[in-house]
Amino acid sequence: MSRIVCKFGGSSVADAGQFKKIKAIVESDKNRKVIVVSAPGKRNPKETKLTDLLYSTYDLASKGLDFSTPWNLIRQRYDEICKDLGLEDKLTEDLDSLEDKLKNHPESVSTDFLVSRGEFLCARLMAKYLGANFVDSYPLITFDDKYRIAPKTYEEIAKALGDENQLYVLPGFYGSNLRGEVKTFSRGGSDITGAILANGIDAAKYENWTDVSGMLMADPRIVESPLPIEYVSYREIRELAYSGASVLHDESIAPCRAKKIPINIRNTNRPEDAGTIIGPTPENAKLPITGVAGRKGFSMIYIEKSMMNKEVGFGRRVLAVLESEGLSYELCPSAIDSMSIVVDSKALDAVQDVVLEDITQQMRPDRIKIFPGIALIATVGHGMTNKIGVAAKLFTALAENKVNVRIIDQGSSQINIITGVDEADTEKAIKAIYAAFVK
Ligand SMILES: Nc1ncnc2c1ncn2[C@@H]1O[C@H](COP(=O)(O)OP(=O)(O)O)[C@@H](O)[C@H]1O
Ligand SMILES: N[C@@H](CC(=O)OP(=O)(O)O)C(=O)O
Repeated sequence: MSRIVCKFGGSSVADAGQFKKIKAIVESDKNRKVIVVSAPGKRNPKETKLTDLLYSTYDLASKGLDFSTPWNLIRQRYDEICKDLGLEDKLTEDLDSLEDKLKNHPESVSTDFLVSRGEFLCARLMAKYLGANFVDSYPLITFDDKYRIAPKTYEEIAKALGDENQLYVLPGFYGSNLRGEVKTFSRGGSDITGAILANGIDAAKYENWTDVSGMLMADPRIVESPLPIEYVSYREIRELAYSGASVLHDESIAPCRAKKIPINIRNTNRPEDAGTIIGPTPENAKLPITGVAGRKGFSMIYIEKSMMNKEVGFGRRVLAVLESEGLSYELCPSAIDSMSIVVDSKALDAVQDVVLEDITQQMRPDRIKIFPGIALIATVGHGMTNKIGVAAKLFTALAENKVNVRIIDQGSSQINIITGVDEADTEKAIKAIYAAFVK
């Protein structure tokens, strides 16, 4: 129960200098025994993440096009890391064989397999550099056909990482499906790998090392110098992470929460900073809001029908249409004669015509329309519970900044107010809400 799982994100493994910082961090606490790494990220804002280069390579190779531009950048990046650290590795052999397959048998390489090599190679180098055991995540983390983690995953992890005295390095971001193929998580998924490993070994703590000193009250790319968050609950962080606070993947909360494992977000470039602790619901919250985040890429299906509220099963039947097309929904605010369903725009695009036709035929609405280009802004905090005037303050701030509110949703838990706004107003809305609550 004393072991710590440390996940180092793309920014923390971007070059040899970052590898050295990781070594110092790992060696400074003997409990840091399980290390998860992402693929090298950007060294500067203009650079492309290695994972994105791998996606571009796949895209070109699968169409039989020349993929040398992104591929050579990938090779260069690994070569530089090896050279700068003086590491001997069979990296060139592996990359040559992959290149050969992409050129001559591209159909034998899946997207997920190719993209997973970013993490795989990085973890192998890191293991060598730290003098640790490399353990592949492929046989440990298994997804079922519904993209859920198969229960045997946790037993496999406990077995494979059973020796408490050993130092292990594993690649993040992927595992395998029931057919034995490599399967990746969604983007940013190395955070989830770390959380699953923490659960599997009953870790004392899950440290998530990145390039900011913890969670901030708003995205620092939108609000200038937002205040840091010292403590945030599992529930709050899940809402914030889901809504765009990209520092931690929202699916990485549940595995830690299930065993009450605290998550600590830390800065690889400033290891002396305490960062943010994520844990159970606090007794008292200092500020009414803990944070604000926003996410673009949603569409609203708006349905209007007179006397809708008297039609038993209306909502269920509409949602059944979405279910039959495999479309999940985010929010479903409704009134007596109308309902709106907010869905992911990309997921809707693929099935939009069928969904519109089926709802029209089955429900005979007076009006049905899709409004694309919606952003959801989440204002989150236990401090809002039972506090009078929070909503008034929030909507006044939006009105004063001329942000048109398209959707309002406050969950019964009262820890989250979601507003739907036009995508173009996302940054304005976040700045306005932050300024209203943090003086
Ligand atoms: N509320 C927030 N607090 C801190 N960082 C945030 C927040 N919202 C967005 N970010 C962004 O998340 C980035 C860290 O996440 P990410 O780029 O995935 O890091 P890593 O490469 O370490 O996985 C930060 O550099 C910051 O720009
Ligand atoms: N490399 C993957 C997985 C990941 O978690 O990366 P990062 O830790 O850099 O967010 C991605 O870019 O999605």
